[in-house]
Amino acid sequence: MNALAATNRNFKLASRLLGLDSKLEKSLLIPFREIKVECTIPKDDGSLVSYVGFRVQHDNARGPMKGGIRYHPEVEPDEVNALAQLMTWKTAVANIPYGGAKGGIGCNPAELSISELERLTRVFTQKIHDLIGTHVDVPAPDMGTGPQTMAWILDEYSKFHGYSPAVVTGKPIDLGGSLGRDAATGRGVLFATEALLNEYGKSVSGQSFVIQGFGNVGSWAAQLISEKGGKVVAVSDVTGAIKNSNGIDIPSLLKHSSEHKGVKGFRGADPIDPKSILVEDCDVLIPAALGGVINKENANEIKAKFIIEAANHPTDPDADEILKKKGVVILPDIYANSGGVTVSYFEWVQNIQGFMWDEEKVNNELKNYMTRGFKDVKDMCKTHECDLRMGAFTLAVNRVARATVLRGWEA
Ligand SMILES: NC(=O)C1=CN([C@@H]2O[C@H](COP(=O)(O)OP(=O)(O)OC[C@H]3O[C@@H](n4cnc5c(N)ncnc54)[C@H](OP(=O)(O)O)[C@@H]3O)[C@@H](O)[C@H]2O)C=CC1
Ligand SMILES: O=C(O)CCC(=O)C(=O)O
Repeated sequence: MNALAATNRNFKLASRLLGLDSKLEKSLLIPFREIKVECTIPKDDGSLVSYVGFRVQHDNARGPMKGGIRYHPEVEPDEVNALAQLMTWKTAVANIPYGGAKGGIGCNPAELSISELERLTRVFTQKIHDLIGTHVDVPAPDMGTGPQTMAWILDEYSKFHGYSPAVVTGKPIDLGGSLGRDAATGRGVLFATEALLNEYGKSVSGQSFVIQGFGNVGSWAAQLISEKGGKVVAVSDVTGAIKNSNGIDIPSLLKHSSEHKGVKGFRGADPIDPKSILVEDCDVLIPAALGGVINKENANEIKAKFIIEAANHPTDPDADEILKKKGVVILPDIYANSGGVTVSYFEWVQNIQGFMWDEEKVNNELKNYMTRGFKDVKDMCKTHECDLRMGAFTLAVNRVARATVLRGWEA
């Protein structure tokens, strides 16, 4: 099932549990605006190359639309649509005053030079600048983008609209970025994992972890989990997969990965087949890379007792059913990885106030939001006698539906 069909399915299941009116259901499903732009840039060798860029703005009932921009070869309209919709539900689960959006460019950033990436980002911004804004739609980093990308968007946008730091989050600190945003998604994953394990009388310390993806989210999650005594036994990225059943030394792996641009070749672990990473022995599996990786092909082989969805939509609905029958507990993406957008919200608030918080305040507030979010999801699970994914979806859809009705329907 593709990402959009899977996301629509989860939304509809939640809508039925809530007994939503069919007109309201339809209006919540249809995106507010879908933007597709051609971005043509000169390459460093003088030749011209063209990439397709997307921004899908799904819903703004609860506030400005919010979500990352992804640079990846597999970016395509249905997936961007699904990711935008997931952002609407994620900001509602986190209870921050935003709607949802997502963007992306179908390109391989690893094959572009820094100056080509800068030109591409500036052309993309030129094409969408009149459709984003501090109180309209606020982009942020996702796969293949980071603080530097946000700095270029901020600079290009500001040429049209005057200096506007709050038009993007996940910026470099020197341009108004928030302390703690870089680590926020991984830190949120840690808080979410602690909240879930606590329900089962367990703690991070003493559990074994497998992590797919060692970029922003995966590497911070690995670092923070290992600092708390969790044993990270296997990790993968595009370069390969590695395993050490006694626990990988994460600070050494971080050093290796930054020096060699990947985990491959790390001496403190053995290489394994990257295809087996998700089915390695562990207590907790953390997918932190692409969507749809847990599916009916591998769900039966998964050994983990808990899955923490750090990536967006890593589990497709067929796998959800199989894993439920096996008794595997899944903490869904729209709660588990909401730490990133929550600290993006703190960054936006700091920019609007013109006042910078210290990192301790950011991390403490993030913990408050993640703890409250978990309780809110659990309460919905009790009310609707459902699993954590449906608990999170019913929580989110109910909040967005209430805002939509309160704002009124008249055209
Ligand atoms: N950044 C954020 O704040 C948030 C991100 N997310 C989600 O988390 C996930 C990861 O995002 P982020 O960490 O920001 O992205 P990054 O680009 O920083 O890292 C992505 C990681 O995934 C790896 N990867 C890509 N394809 C594969 C593959 N086929 N097998 C194994 N590893 C692979 C990359 O390897 P390599 O480095 O070798 O290319 C890299 O380690 C995405 O689903 C994203 O949507 C969710 C919430 C917030
Ligand atoms: O920080 C943000 O605004 C959005 C991050 C994001 O894209 C996500 O949570 O998937």
